[in-house]
Amino acid sequence: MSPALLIVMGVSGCGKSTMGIALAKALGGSFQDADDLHPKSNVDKMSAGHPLTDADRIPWLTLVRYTAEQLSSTKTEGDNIIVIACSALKRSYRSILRGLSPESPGYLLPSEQSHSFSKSKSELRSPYTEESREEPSPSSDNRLKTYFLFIDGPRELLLRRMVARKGHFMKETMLDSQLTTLERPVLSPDSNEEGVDASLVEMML
Ligand SMILES: Nc1ncnc2c1ncn2[C@@H]1O[C@H](COP(=O)(O)OP(=O)(O)OP(=O)(O)O)[C@@H](O)[C@H]1O
Ligand SMILES: O=C(O)[C@H](O)[C@@H](O)[C@H](O)[C@H](O)CO
Repeated sequence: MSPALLIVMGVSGCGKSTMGIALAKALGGSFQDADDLHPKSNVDKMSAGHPLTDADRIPWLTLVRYTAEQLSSTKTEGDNIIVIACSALKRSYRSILRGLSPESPGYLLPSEQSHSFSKSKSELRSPYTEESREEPSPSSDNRLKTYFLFIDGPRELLLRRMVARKGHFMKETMLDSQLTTLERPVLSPDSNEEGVDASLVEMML
């Protein structure tokens, strides 16, 4: 069986790292925190209280996907899951994390980026239209199947957790920008939803 990638996503302080580590342990997979792949410039910017932009995040997200693919290529039999904790706040970011390139039909042009593309925006068939709100699947030739586990919750609870957490570069003053940037994934009718205030064990059920 080829490996799968599970990305635990959500805003800062929602519990991605805690959940990701626990899941990787329970499933016998490997864990990578996407925070550890940020360039120093991104960490410095967030530490100074400035939200990242698309231009800051896109090379980092590309590295996160690349790292997952590298990890998957070194997987052995019976060791089939890679868990990554990554904010993955926008749909376009999740496309990159699924391994879709800007040339792919599934890629949504990020609103703020100034990258140049070989095709004009109108030539790209984005599935993220009013008619089609489901997120795209990676192309069938993409070996690393990618799934997202979204942890959501009320601002007050997230804020309390960020305030209680000591020694982290991300201060609670950044929470509102995270929530503003967040584009919640569109859930399919058979998805399970569990709140951020559920215990870790409940969330893993
Ligand atoms: N299910 C939970 N119940 C209670 N506390 C939790 C739970 N999950 C995480 N926490 C606590 O909330 C805080 C934030 O958790 P964590 O660092 O895992 O979040 P995160 O989403 O990875 O944050 P960041 O992206 O900012 O690094 C930590 O102090 C953690 O111990
Ligand atoms: O996309 C982002 O803005 C970042 O990934 C942030 O979410 C932080 O890295 C993370 O939450 C650490 O606190």
